[in-house]
Amino acid sequence: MGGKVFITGTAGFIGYHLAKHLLDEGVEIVGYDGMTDYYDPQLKRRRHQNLLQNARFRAVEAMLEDRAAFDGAVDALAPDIIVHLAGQAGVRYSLDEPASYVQSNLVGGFHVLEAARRHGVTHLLMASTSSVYGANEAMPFRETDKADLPVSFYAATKKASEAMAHSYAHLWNIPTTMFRFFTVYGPWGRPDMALFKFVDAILTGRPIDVYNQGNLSRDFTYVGDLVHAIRLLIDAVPERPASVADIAKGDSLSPVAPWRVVNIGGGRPTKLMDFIAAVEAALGRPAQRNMLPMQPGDVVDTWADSTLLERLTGYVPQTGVEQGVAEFVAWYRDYYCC
Ligand SMILES: O=C(O)[C@H]1O[C@H](OP(=O)(O)OP(=O)(O)OC[C@H]2O[C@@H](n3ccc(=O)[nH]c3=O)[C@H](O)[C@@H]2O)[C@H](O)[C@@H](O)[C@H]1O
Repeated sequence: MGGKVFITGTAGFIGYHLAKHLLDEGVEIVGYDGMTDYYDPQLKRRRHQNLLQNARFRAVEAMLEDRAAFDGAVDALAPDIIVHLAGQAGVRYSLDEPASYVQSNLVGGFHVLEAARRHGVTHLLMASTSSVYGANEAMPFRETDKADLPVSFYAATKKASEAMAHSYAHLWNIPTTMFRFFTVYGPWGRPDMALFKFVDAILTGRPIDVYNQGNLSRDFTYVGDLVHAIRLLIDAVPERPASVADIAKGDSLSPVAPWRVVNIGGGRPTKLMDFIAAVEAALGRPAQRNMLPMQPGDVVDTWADSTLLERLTGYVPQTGVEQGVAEFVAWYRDYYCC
């Protein structure tokens, strides 16, 4: 892969794995990350330290909403490609700290769009989320479905980012791909997410919290599969169609912009109780369950239609939860020595 790549969120879970993958391919990367204390910053520092072992990686640690710092970092590289993965994540935290989502996802996202415009990048790729499907009930979720009913503020800011990016793609002809990620998990995963919380609780003899009495399902996506899909999508640059008739059925490509949104899911939904069983199997220990009601902001089920991803890249994610959870547990035991 040629060109200079600027990635935001390289000290975060997904950005770290993507940067590692591209560095192994020989790509030069500038990684930008705010190192916020939303979860243990030590884990973020360790991710950056690992990336810095590679001489082709350079790190800039500053907030997205710090316009001067952000512009300085991007302009110093003058990137060909921007992959924007930084932001305030987490569904349930957005009920407590909505302002953080405005700053990172809306103000920060705007700064990314401005940078993409200024540098006339050949491809802008940005993270969105399965949460934008909100209260939709038709399964699996298709990119061409209407997704106008967010049930968390987190999802609302991500949907807004998709719309903001569309306007920039239309006005300034910026080829843009928005990823809708589905509950990504794996080694170096986020401490605020279910898998990390479950493993931590079981190993320290605490009960796990099980929301909605366990009646939930997710299209859990293994991070290795996700990174593989992102890598292939970097080469699938959207082109503004000459007419609506040029848009293939099921393609989310805009009729008026080089912009599309692509689901990246694991391939099949897994019931939360089956996911917990996979955690117990990988640890060789039973969990004590603290059964709780549905949490505000949560969606009940997610399931990605992966047809568009497969059409664009030829790739279908493969890793099942038994294998993926075992990979996480192996990393966790090694990292935390337990
Ligand atoms: O794809 C997304 O759109 C989102 O994925 C992720 O959200 P979620 O799907 O909620 O992931 P995650 O916390 O792993 O909970 C998994 C399941 O366990 C349940 N859950 C969770 C925690 C807990 O203590 N107990 C519990 O039952 C919980 O109710 C859920 O059913 C990202 O955080 C988010 O940034 C966003 O990208």
